Amino acid sequence: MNTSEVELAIGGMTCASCSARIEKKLNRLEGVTASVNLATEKAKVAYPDGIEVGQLVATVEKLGYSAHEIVPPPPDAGPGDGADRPVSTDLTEADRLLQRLLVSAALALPVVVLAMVPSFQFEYWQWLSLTLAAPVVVWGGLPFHKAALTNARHGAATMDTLVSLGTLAAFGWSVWALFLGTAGEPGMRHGFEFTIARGDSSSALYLEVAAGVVTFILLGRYLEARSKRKAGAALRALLELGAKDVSVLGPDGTETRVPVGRLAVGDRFVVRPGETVATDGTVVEGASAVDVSMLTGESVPADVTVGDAVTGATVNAGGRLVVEATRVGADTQLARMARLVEDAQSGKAEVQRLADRVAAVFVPVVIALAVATLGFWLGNGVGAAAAFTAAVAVLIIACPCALGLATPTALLVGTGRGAQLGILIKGPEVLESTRRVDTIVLDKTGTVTTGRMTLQEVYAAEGAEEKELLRLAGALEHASEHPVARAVAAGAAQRLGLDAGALPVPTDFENVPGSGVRGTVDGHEVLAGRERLLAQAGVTGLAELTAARERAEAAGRTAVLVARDGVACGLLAVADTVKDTSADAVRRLRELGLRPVLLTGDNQAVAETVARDVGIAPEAVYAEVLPADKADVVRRLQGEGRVVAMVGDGVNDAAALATADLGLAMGTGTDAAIEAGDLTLVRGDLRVAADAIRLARRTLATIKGNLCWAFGYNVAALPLAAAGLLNPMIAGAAMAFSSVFVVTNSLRLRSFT
Ligand SMILES: Nc1ncnc2c1ncn2[C@@H]1O[C@H](COP(=O)(O)OP(=O)(O)OP(=O)(O)O)[C@@H](O)[C@H]1O
Repeated sequence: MNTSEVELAIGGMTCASCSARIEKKLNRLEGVTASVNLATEKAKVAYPDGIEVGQLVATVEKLGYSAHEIVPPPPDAGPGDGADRPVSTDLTEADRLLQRLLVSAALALPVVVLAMVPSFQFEYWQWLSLTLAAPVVVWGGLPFHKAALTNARHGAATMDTLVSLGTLAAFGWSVWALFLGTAGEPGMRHGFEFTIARGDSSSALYLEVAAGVVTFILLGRYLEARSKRKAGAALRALLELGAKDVSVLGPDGTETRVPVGRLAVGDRFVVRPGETVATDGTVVEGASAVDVSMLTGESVPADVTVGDAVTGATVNAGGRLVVEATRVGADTQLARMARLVEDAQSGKAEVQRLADRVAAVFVPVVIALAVATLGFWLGNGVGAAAAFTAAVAVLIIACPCALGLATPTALLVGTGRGAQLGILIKGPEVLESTRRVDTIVLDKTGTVTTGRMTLQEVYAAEGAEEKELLRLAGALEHASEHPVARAVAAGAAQRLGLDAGALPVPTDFENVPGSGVRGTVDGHEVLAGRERLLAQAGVTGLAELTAARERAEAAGRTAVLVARDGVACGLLAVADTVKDTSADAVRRLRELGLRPVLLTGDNQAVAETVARDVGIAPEAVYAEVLPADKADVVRRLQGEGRVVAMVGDGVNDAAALATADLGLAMGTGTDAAIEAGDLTLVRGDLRVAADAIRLARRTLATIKGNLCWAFGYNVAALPLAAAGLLNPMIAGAAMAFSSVFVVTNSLRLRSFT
């Protein structure tokens, strides 16, 4: 059966029990799996053939919430288009809440003051209080009453039900006491107590409770809406980075300005100084420095020249460039990054699923508890007023909304902050793994070292000619993408005074992973690579190269041995440089309690030199490991009881990245690496690996802190309320504070450095 996926924007959710209810209803449809996120106000739904999106929308609407399909941007649209998506309408929601809040606060303040300070209570004060409190409870609390009513029609109860019930009960009681009891008599006095009032129930007034609770909860909702918007800001900012239009260069050299969405692969476009690069491409003309900080957090501009790749959304800081588009629309790196972040944000941690389930049964339980509280105190003869106060306090205090916000807000802020720093976290499950890892395997080439090798030395065997050696090896390696190969090809061409493209094109080319290359050049059968490769092919004269090879390796270089028609003819030594940030990175990883291990296909001598340079112990070096065996090394470490993280560039280590408990894919992200990795590090700086682990751990700690607070708070406050030790208005304030605390706590992740 085919399944499709759709994202719905959901409106009107107020707490975890709302999202849990929508999720439950959707999942009840045959073959549907849905996940509803309270913080992003989105539902991700997978549905089978035979079910229409309209049906999903109708299901949500029947529950009393709004829903509409989020249509992804068409594939030919530029990355900037994503910004139009209804990420959230919180601004207007926050504005509306603010209006209600300000009016309610202005009216409620005198009501609360009058109730609390008996000396202000003039002869008919209680009637003024009623006049002021009525609009607060009825109009200010309208969103709660409306939601409660919709819920009630479907036989459901949410946090709005609690607030609505609580405030209406307090208000209704007061009206009764004023009109039918003794509270309306002139000269009535009334004090304020933190705990339940014991006394004549027919004169008890709860106007300040009703108005105060509505105001506090509006305040909580308003702060929450505002912070949720802030939390999503990082992703929105990312999506808005893209250029809106672009100067396309026609074949006749004329420039036409078109919207980015019209750009196609192969188009050439001009990027002036200060302009944003429209899409991913290759520089075909000009040289400049490009500011990539918005994507990677790297502050030093990168120099680019003809042949270099540039990424859409980066800013040209120097001269004029002409770029040929290589990727457009949804394929660009920016679009991919945004997708990755969005997916991560809408995921749900295991622990949050539990919280959602608890929230769903919470409300009915609380209502039952409130009724039980009322019954208990009535039965104990403390008077109707006291019994009533305790029951109202129970209703108000028990909101599970902090619970529903605990994970999504932290995830939203954590992943958003990560994106700013060039750290892309795949999903909430990744956070769990970062906590447990104790070993970090570092791939050498491209991770610890720059991976940009250069040809250092050429040694021609007796009877062989250096020029011929360079020509054969250079031509053969030009066909390979391996960093060693590129160094050999570029170095050989340079020494021959040629353009690398002018070297002969080999035939029967074959790449032997982890060993070298073979093929036919100028009619000669040529082999280039490790000694093992040549030996296995039965090459003669290898012994003559041994001294040169040992010398090169002792100097920390990688030796590429070359054979022509079965006879060894020389050796080329290439060298890589250790990134200057690697040693610092290794120290930071150690500080996080991780044991660094170096893994490479290169020879032992080179590996040990690099290890020494960055501070890795020689016994933690695994050298001469074939690409296919890298995953085995990871498995072996896991077999020793270690929880392993692995950092690699995905070039020859994708399997190892996937095998590791935590895979960190480094570099601007080949698709293979992004697929295999749990964390993608956009910047080629190993220190970011340490930051990523720290950020992920911090995010997890924030989630746990939030959940702990939200649970602990309800668990501790409920008995207090039931025991009549909590004034309902204080309960309202505390409840609002609890949500605000959770959101603010999550927002602290924004300052992570
Ligand atoms: N195209 C090639 N030409 C020459 N030698 C090669 C080539 N490809 C691989 N080799 C040899 O095989 C060795 C192992 O290669 P491999 O790709 O497994 O790892 P590596 O380049 O050393 O990087 P890493 O540290 O990521 O393992 C290289 O060090 C080099 O000696």
